[in-house]
Amino acid sequence: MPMLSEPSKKYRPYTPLNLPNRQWPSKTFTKAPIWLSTDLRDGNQALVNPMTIEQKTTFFRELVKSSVKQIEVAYPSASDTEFAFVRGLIEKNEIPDDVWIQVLTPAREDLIRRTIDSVAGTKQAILHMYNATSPTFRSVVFRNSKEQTIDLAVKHTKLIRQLTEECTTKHGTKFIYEYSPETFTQTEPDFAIEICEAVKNAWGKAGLGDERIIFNLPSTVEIAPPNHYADLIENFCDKISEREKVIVSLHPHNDRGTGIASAELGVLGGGDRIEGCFFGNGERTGNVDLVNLALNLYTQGIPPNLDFSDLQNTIDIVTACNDLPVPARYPYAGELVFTAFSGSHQDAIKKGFEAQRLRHEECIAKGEPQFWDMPYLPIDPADLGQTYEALIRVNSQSGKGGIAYLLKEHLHLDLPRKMQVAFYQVVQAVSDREAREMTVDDITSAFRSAYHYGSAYKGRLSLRSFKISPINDEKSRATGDTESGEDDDIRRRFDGTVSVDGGYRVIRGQGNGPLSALLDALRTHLALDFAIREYSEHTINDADEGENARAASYVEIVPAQNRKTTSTSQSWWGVGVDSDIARSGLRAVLSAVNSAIGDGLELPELNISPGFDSKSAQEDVASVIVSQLGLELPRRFQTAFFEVLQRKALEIGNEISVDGVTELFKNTYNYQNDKAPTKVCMKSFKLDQLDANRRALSGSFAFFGGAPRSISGSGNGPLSSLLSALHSQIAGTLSIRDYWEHSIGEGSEVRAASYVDLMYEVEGESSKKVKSSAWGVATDTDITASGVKAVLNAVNDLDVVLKN
Ligand SMILES: CC(=O)SCCNC(=O)CCNC(=O)[C@H](O)C(C)(C)COP(=O)(O)OP(=O)(O)OC[C@H]1O[C@@H](n2cnc3c(N)ncnc32)[C@H](O)[C@@H]1OP(=O)(O)O
Ligand SMILES: CC(C)C(=O)C(=O)O
Repeated sequence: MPMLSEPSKKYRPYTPLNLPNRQWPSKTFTKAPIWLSTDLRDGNQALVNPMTIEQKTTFFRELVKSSVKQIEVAYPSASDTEFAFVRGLIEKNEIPDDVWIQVLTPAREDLIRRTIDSVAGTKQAILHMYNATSPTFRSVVFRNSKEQTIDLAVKHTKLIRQLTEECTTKHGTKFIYEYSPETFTQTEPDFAIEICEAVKNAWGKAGLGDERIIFNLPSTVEIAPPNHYADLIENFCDKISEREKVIVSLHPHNDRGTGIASAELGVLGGGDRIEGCFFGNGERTGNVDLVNLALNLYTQGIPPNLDFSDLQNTIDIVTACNDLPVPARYPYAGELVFTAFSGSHQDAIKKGFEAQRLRHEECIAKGEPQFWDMPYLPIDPADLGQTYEALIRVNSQSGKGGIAYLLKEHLHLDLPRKMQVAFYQVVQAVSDREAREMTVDDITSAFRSAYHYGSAYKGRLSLRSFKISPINDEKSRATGDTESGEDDDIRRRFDGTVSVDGGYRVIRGQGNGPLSALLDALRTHLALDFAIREYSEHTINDADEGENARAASYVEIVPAQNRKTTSTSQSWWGVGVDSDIARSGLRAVLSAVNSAIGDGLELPELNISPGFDSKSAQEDVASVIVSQLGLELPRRFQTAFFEVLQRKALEIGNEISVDGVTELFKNTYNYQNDKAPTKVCMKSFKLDQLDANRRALSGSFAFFGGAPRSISGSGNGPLSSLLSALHSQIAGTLSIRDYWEHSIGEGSEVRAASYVDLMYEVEGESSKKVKSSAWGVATDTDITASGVKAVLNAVNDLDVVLKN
């Protein structure tokens, strides 16, 4: 049957109350009402499978934990289970002293007796009796006149008075009486008041405080807008006699979806108390939701006197007991209510958090309250025990702001605005293509792979080691003391080893700062010509990394010829993070360059013509050594070997092959050449710690092929101790001019490589001091051993003289 074109022929409107003086519209909320949970009665009676005693007990405990002080626990005369549940609560001392349990009974003697028996012995109970009072119920259900309806209520109220008094005498139980004119909102307002007056008279002992009688005025079926309920409540409150001896209770249902509004306007109309259920369970569309009402008050700054500090736990318990889901969009409690998918919402939330953090810092400084004022979020999820995890979720409706928020939360990276836009395109392409939500993992993985961020996402180029030095001042190592700003007057040199498509290359360049020096090196050695258009950085103080602050750098590069063009020309972004600001900037440049070159672009091979003094020759020779032997020679060692190589090229009058370069290096420095004749040969050594600053080295060493001798020496480190030991046998002075070390290989294969520039000073003929120096290099699984071996290799290259 279709919907009627003239519904007025089937449905009648509610009859408005003529209340020209109504006050409730100008009233405001000032305090929480008395709450009664009827989950275990009105909620339970509406379930497909009413709760078991265990479930009701669990639910009862959760209500107590949430600070509900009045709990309608059962309709005890309905079944043995209901009766047993009430007895169980009492006998197992489940009811805290400040909690009133409430039980419901119809106006029938046998059922009233059973109801009172159920609560006998408890400390305090609210005895709740009801009979329907509206015209339809009078005529259809009870076939009673108005007088008979009043008689029914009065007669059974008197019986309740008598039986509860007997119970008090016998068991000490204290009672409050509650009467409900069921179907109140469909009852003639004057008749509802008339029957309540009659009940109050029959009860005959309404007083103040705990002596007050409760008149519970239900919208058993919600049939009118909430303003009508407010009118009915205000009218009742105005007209009922001895108002001070009456608690006016509201019991809204939700048939029109306005149960919350009815309860709130009913309170403005004069209601003192609200009966409802957690998350709105109850007959048909449910009872009014107490959680929702309480949190509405909370967001007005009014203590609700209910505690939902762990709302998810409450949801879990309630849903496990009544087997009803809490819908995803449910106020405060739904899974999605603190989640923004759409771009403009996410953007506003991100900005809101940033602004609020600053505002709160100011308030703390001034000792003022830190008010919550966040776009789209009426309450702080943290107050309900929720994290901010779910606040922003990303799909094809999302924008850059939300994605940036997630990266900040999860990777601690605060991307510059233009990079947010760039990364947004990456995410948007995936979410459009896959037509699904992008999880945090999806987004962080997309970010890592787009910007080669993290060891598992290395690009074609990555930084191995580097040195930044001011030009003309070779000794100044910039690692850790160099600014990445490019506005420095001093020109800088970048000397470094980068991994290029898996092999190592030594590159060198210069510029106004570390980043432009690196770009120059890339241009010179790899024909990659880029310029920086935007650079920014911030520190990361994240708990993951303990106390160590790290720097995050962001770089936008453009093809060098586009350096001056507008932001619309093609550009690539990169990111780098490191505890060293210079290294984080350099990583960011390489990250951007990796994006720019992609997988396709072929990079120039290492092209060696060591015999010629081309601009790049020295770096190319160093590249051969690093790619063939894994040795990242320090800059001055590169120069020393380059000279050796040039001499050799002149000597043979030809270019030298890659293998030839490697062999020459090994022979020159006795590297990996155990059979080479040695002047000083180490058989064994051991290192001891003398005190906090001093070490002692002792060992067995052979000099010029002689028998091994035990020697020892001390110093502030292993190498100075070694030199001190050698000085016991060698005339003159050995001193270390330069030392450098790095690791080779990864995981269990890792070794240390050490480089030493050793100076030797000895008295020559006619007492003239003769100075010489040599480089030594060695590797070992033990870093100290590699240093010791490097020193001995250098010694073997020097014309050392033994003491007499
Ligand atoms: C709006 C509300 O939520 S009210 C609470 C409703 N909750 C429940 O009903 C749950 C528990 N109820 C029950 O277990 C049963 O209904 C019982 C045990 C109370 C009574 O069971 P039964 O005796 O089989 O009666 P039944 O369930 O058919 O109820 C209808 C009878 O109760 C009468 N009745 C209904 N409400 C009331 C009342 N408040 N006071 C007195 N009698 C009432 C009806 O007029 C009808 O009487 P009739 O049989 O003489 O025509
Ligand atoms: C018993 C009464 C209060 C009731 O549950 C209702 O009218 O909904």
